[in-house]
Amino acid sequence: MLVKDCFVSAPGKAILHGEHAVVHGKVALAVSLNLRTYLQLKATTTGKVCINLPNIDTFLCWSLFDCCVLLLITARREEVKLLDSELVRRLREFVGVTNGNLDTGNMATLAFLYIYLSLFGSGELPSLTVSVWSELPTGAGLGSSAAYSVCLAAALLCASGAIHTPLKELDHTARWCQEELELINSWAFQGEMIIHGNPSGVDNAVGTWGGMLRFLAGKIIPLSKVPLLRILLTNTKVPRSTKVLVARVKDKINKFPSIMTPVLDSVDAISCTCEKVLSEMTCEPITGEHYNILEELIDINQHHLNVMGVGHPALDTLCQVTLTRGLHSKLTGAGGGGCGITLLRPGTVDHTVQDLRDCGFDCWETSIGGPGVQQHSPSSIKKEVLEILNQY
Ligand SMILES: Nc1ncnc2c1ncn2[C@@H]1O[C@H](COP(=O)(O)OP(=O)(O)O)[C@@H](O)[C@H]1O
Ligand SMILES: C[C@@](O)(CCOP(=O)(O)O)CC(=O)O
Ligand SMILES: [Mg+2]
Repeated sequence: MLVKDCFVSAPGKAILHGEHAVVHGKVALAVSLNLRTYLQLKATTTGKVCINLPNIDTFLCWSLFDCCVLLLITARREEVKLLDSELVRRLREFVGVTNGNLDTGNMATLAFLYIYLSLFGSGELPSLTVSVWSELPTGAGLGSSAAYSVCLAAALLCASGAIHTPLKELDHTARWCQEELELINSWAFQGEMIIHGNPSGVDNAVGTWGGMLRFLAGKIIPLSKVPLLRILLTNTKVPRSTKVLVARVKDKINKFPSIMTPVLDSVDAISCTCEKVLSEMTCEPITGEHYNILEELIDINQHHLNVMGVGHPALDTLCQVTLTRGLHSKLTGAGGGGCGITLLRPGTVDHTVQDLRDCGFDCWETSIGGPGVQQHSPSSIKKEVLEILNQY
């Protein structure tokens, strides 16, 4: 079976408010970033399926014959709400994961093989190579796992013929229709389930649709009218795993339900208040008071996240350093290290970036609200990204 080559990309995200609480049915507000993950799928005639994941130093190949053994127990799956636990068990064995502690490479490999085998399960397995390169830091709270899963889902669904390849001759980029985006999103969610254990689905939704979203219990509402916010992203470079942190918060909620439930409710109220303020900022003149409220919400939420047990001394440093310049910060994503966001007021001359770099952090101002998953013509991909992907 010969499949069509394709290039796809998906954006990372920043959660403004609602990380962790969103896993427990509360509102989250999230935006796409201008940092993307790119995937190239190439048809081959080697009789092998290969992945090249240079960001995490993982380069693997399997013969289609070996993969077919796994297929004996795998039926093609149309139902994508739940993971096929038997397939996951077999894949763990196949990949050689002996304990529950999945490392970076294993998680990415399992997510790939799971989607590949599920989508091609009932027919002939195609010989192909998938190479992925991301501008996002991996495992730092900016949704790299979701961008990776969205790219896998889009490219493999195209290759399987389950969705069409939207790019026409002379197009640079193209997107899918709503129904196809929903299918991409649901398969990306499967990838996230493998990587996160218990994802809310907000990250893969932003990776799929882009823009700013309100997310509540699987319901995705795009926020079309949002003010132009300036956001500083800081990576403390402290490594952490979303899976471990999500499990930690769950344990805490189970241990102290009456203490933690009000905290989650308060985060929900913060997201709703933030949404209201953002909407007001689009229909009335923006005042200092709008920014005062947004900043207070950031501070309160950061305290809540510390209460949930997902803070880190490096994140405390970020908050203190920015506050000395009058700016307010909170962690974003799963916390425990990784990245934080700082709200910049318009026209702020920023010495904060140097202060943060002096702490050893990476720091950059980002533009938010970029497009969701896209198919690309090779000429529309940045030269430096193309050079990396073309090595494989
Ligand atoms: N570019 C990539 N290439 C391969 N795997 C990736 C890539 N980006 C993310 N991943 C997978 O996602 C995992 C990180 O996910 P996670 O802990 O949720 O952090 P993040 O906040 O970046 O989403 C990595 O360990 C890896 O398995
Ligand atoms: C903590 C959480 O709310 C966001 C995790 O984001 P990230 O993987 O740290 O980028 C988990 C989730 O929503 O699935
Ligand atoms: Mg993630």
